[in-house]
Amino acid sequence: MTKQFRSLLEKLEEEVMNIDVDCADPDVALAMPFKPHNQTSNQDIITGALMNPLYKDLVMETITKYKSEPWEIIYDRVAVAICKQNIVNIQDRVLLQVSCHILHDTEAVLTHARRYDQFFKEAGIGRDKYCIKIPIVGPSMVAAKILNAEGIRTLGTSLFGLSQAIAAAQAGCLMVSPYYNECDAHANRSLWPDVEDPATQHPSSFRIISYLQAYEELYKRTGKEQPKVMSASYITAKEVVASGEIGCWAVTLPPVLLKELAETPDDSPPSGIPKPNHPYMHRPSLSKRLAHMVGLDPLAGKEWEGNQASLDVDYLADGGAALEEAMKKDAVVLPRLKQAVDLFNGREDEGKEWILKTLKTLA
Ligand SMILES: O=C(CO)[C@@H](O)[C@H](O)[C@H](O)[C@H](O)COP(=O)(O)O
Repeated sequence: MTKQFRSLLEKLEEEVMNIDVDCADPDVALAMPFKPHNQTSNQDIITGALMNPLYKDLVMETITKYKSEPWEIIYDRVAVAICKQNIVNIQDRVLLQVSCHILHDTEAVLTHARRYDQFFKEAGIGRDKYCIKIPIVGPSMVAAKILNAEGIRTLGTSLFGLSQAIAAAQAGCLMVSPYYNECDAHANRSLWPDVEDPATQHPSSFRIISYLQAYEELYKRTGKEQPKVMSASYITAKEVVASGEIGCWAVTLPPVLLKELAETPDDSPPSGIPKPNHPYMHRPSLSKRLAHMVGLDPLAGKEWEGNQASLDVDYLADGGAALEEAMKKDAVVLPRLKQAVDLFNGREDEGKEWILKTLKTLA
């Protein structure tokens, strides 16, 4: 009997971690050999969809319907409509990100997230089917805490350091997204750690292990659910595999990597061990290969004295002041966050210009 083809993508989904799709195109989700759990997005993805001829009818219908509204309402309405057409292709949630222009204004983040909540409701998408992405800074996490308490679930994103990870837990985020690679590394490969064995050599593996350990410890201490780690921003398939090895709950992948992993045969025999059904309960201890990485941080810089961010600091007190301080002290968090914010704001601004130009043609 010939062996049935099993791809590496299927192996990862069946035995290692949840696979999510970092793209709003329904054809990408539909082409996968199983339904992805979540569909993530950001202003790069939404502006790309807005301008994509594939969505012309949907976009023009939405713009025409809301043409007397401000551009940002139209942008969000289009984003929700794009998510809506993909909701049947995924198992869990669609995600939209708040504007990165307003992250340091708690009230503005609340207003934007609640607007998404209203638009999702009007589109017939319940709170259990979407999640609001909020890049992690002090004031934005103060907003996330209020939103999570209201039942509007959030994902803390643009996560580059342990203090941000702990703050997202204190805000009650449902998920977090560490960026395995900094955003600029996609275009500028001199910034990319092109290592042989990403699980033990890529500097982000060390940091993600520290987030997972912190969440495991918080779960033990409090018994409360902690954010699930859905890692993002991959360049190669072996980085994805490494993220499974270090213990990520999920990864969100762009079309190119989904395709590559779906075309890669998995020759290993099925392990027979199903993937964990809870991110922090009964977590197996780290393998010998990884155990030495705990407490190390190749990104910390020469000045670092080996002290990691503390679980006992209230990072959200005083409008998120302690988080802002901790982020400043970290060698990489602020520059990497700036890359992400600049990327997302640049793409949001392009979306704005495109909507304003299109509105003129309707006048
Ligand atoms: O944060 C999440 C998911 O939560 C992602 O959508 C994330 O925004 C993207 O993976 C990163 O921005 C990287 O995007 P790209 O540079 O790979 O296009």
